[in-house]
Amino acid sequence: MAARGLLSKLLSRSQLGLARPCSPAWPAGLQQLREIHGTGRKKRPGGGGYMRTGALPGAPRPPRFLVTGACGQVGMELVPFLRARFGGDEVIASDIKTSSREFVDAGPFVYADVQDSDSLARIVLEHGVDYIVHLASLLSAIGERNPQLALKINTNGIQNVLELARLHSLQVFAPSTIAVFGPSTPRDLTPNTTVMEPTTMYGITKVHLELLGKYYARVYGVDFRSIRYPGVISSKAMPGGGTTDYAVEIFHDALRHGTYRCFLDEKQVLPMMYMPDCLEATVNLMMAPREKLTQAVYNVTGMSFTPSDLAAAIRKRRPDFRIVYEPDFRQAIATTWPRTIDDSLARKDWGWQNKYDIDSMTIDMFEQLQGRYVIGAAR
Ligand SMILES: NC(=O)c1ccc[n+]([C@@H]2O[C@H](COP(=O)([O-])OP(=O)(O)OC[C@H]3O[C@@H](n4cnc5c(N)ncnc54)[C@H](O)[C@@H]3O)[C@@H](O)[C@H]2O)c1
Ligand SMILES: C[C@@H](O)[C@H](N)C(=O)O
Repeated sequence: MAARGLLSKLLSRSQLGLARPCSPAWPAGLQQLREIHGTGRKKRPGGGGYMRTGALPGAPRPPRFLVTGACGQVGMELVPFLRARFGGDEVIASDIKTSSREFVDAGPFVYADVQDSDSLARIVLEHGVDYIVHLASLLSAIGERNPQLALKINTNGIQNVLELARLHSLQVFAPSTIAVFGPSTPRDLTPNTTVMEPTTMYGITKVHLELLGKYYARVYGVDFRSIRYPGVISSKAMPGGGTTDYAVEIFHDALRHGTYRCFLDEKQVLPMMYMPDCLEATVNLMMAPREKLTQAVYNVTGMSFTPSDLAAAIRKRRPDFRIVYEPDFRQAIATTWPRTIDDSLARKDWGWQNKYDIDSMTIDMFEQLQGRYVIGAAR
């Protein structure tokens, strides 16, 4: 493997016999992407980028994505979404764990710890990666349980990704979060540019991610883009240890048991977004013409509600649903975050529009999940 890694630094993919089948024509999404970004092989000022794997210089081929942390809540849906849009072979999923055999078998999958820059470099070079979609992270609640680990994974991960982007002229999409805001930030209609003094380790590492991404963009010309996701609600995978997880768990417990024990206060308003909107927003920003973007990092939101609002929306479909409130340490985190978000810049610059509100999201969550549980069986 070592010899092959060295060789890959000296020879092109096709010379090494690693060539993959080239699509005869670019799918529509790829064509658009190519027109916007070119083939991603331009040397950027200050960057390395003297050597690319993939096709020979000048030979057009679809861009290739590496998704880190792909087996998490967002990755489990973003990977198939990108594959449907850009081609199955063009999206390499990676993680340090596997979610399901089905997911791993569905397309290219490699083991990658984002703290290990050498193995990330090997994947980028051997697979001819153009874009890194950097999802790997420890979230707010799990991060407060182990702040040192969150600090290590979150900061090393983005540092390694941005260095690779600098050296190999890669584009980077790395989500940020509403957790970059803290108690000193205006909590209603929080603006895109405002005070960022988070009190969680997760929030601190995401401020680092944003600032470092902007630094690499300014100094090295790296195309770095980010969205501050609010709480993401989805049906395919369980969330990975955040403060907004209740808004997913509640649906599973409503269907399985008809009751839910909520770890946040019933009146705690938080911004949220349904996964289909999250996927659209992510790819729309990744594909937006660079000249239209006035920011590297955008606020985006879909809706804001309390646990009690969500319980009421669920009761429209399950009138017997019951909820009890037992706030724990996550409540203290939630009180430091915005209630509502001003995402007007995303709407203006790249046409962000959410499709789902609390009711349409609730209806769809029930539709997606009810086949999974025999309703009321566990009661
Ligand atoms: N889900 C949300 O509500 C939400 C909200 C705001 C921002 N985000 C951001 O979106 C991204 C994805 O979030 P998610 O909800 O899918 O998180 P998740 O916790 O569900 O998944 C994170 C994934 O990262 C992987 N990972 C952890 N350490 C790793 C390492 N050292 N190397 C490689 N992989 C590692 C985990 O195995 C996991 O599969 C994160 O950057 C997160 O901060 C998520
Ligand atoms: C908001 C977000 O970053 C994540 N869902 C968390 O609660 O940690």
